Amino acid sequence: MDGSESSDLDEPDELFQAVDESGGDDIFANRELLNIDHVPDENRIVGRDKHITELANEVGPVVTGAPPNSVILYGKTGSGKSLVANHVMERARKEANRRGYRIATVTVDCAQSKGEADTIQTIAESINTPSTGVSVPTRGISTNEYYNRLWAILDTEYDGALITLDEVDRLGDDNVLMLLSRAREAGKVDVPIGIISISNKVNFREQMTERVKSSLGHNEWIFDPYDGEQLREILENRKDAFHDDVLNSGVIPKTAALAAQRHGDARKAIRLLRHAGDYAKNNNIGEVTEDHLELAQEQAEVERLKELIAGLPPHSKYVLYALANLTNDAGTDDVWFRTTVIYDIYTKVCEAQGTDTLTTDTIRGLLSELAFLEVTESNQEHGGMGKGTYKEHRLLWEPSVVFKMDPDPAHVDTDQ
Ligand SMILES: Nc1ncnc2c1ncn2[C@@H]1O[C@H](COP(=O)(O)OP(=O)(O)OP(=O)(O)O)[C@@H](O)[C@H]1O
Repeated sequence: MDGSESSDLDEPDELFQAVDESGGDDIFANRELLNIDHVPDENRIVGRDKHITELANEVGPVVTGAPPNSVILYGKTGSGKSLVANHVMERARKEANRRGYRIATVTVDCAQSKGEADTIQTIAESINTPSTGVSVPTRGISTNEYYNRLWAILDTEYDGALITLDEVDRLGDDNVLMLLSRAREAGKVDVPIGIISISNKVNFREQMTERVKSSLGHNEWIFDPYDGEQLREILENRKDAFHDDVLNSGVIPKTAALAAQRHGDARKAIRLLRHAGDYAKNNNIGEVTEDHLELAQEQAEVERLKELIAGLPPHSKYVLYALANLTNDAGTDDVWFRTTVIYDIYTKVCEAQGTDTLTTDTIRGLLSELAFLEVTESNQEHGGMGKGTYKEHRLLWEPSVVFKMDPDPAHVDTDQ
């Protein structure tokens, strides 16, 4: 060892002074446990035993290579639909394996998919193995050819398949559902296929055509939002995310109570707990207490929203203010407003801000951008006989968070 190395050992570098034996983090022992994508162990799925058993009963035959039933799972976001579907699929795959059958399991997020060919490409690619000898390029072949390759992969490699279509209402095309669910009947493939469709639009069924309804089957279940006790248990199971003695005993019950009161969404409850930890960490508080739970939440959300809309024109914010005022005055966050109604309030916001209004068409465009960023959600509605179609929009954020983006919030009167 030369002289310079020994002096390396002697002198601590103040640049890294804050990094202690815990990796520099005095709050979190394993923050990963509070990540949104973290999938809990199978014995930590809270309150969904009945749905797990029911789903297993419907898709169960596939573990012997027999045809499974298709199922639709409805429920608001964060109610455990994807978790239950993935959990049951994975157990079915293992059980089939144990019995000497191979089943393909795959989940497609239809919101991310760019149409029919892309959806089928995603499915085929994710279940493909080198031994099939089939290639699944990302482009350059027809939709029909993607189906042919999917059937070839299934026939050479598998005895059955379970396909979960998450956010199925975003497919925008019945063909995928029709062709997948009828493939065996139509003689395209020998392998039985079960489809688990997931939607957070509880009225989705009414929008489906008769053809799709009958191909999806009639098994449908609603996942209720979680209650305070279930959320408490879900959060308790992730307590290991924190160092011992850092989390005050009232934090989890309060987080669960707030989340149950507002939405019953497990994902949001977990996120709230994480924000509280981040708040304590960033402010060097050394412990997580109930007091800064709300503060942490709001601060984190305001920052996130600001970041999200940072790239948009300034009037996007005024449109957002209009929607926040409307939502706030409606007293519930599950309420939709037509473009024209939003435009009226937007003009009032502009007046309050001392700025000229943009045209309705421009505002329509801004609303689409906001929906793309998932700040709002848009729906095409049918006005009924002779009334044509129109768009409705909903705010996906708390109005209070929207207002806090500026020190001087734009409250306007929404009476028209
Ligand atoms: N019962 C539960 N037990 C433990 N953790 C849960 C439970 N339900 C949900 N979670 C957690 O919340 C996350 C979100 O749940 P999930 O993705 O299943 O919701 P979802 O109903 O499919 O909603 P979305 O439509 O938004 O995808 C899960 O990844 C998991 O971390």
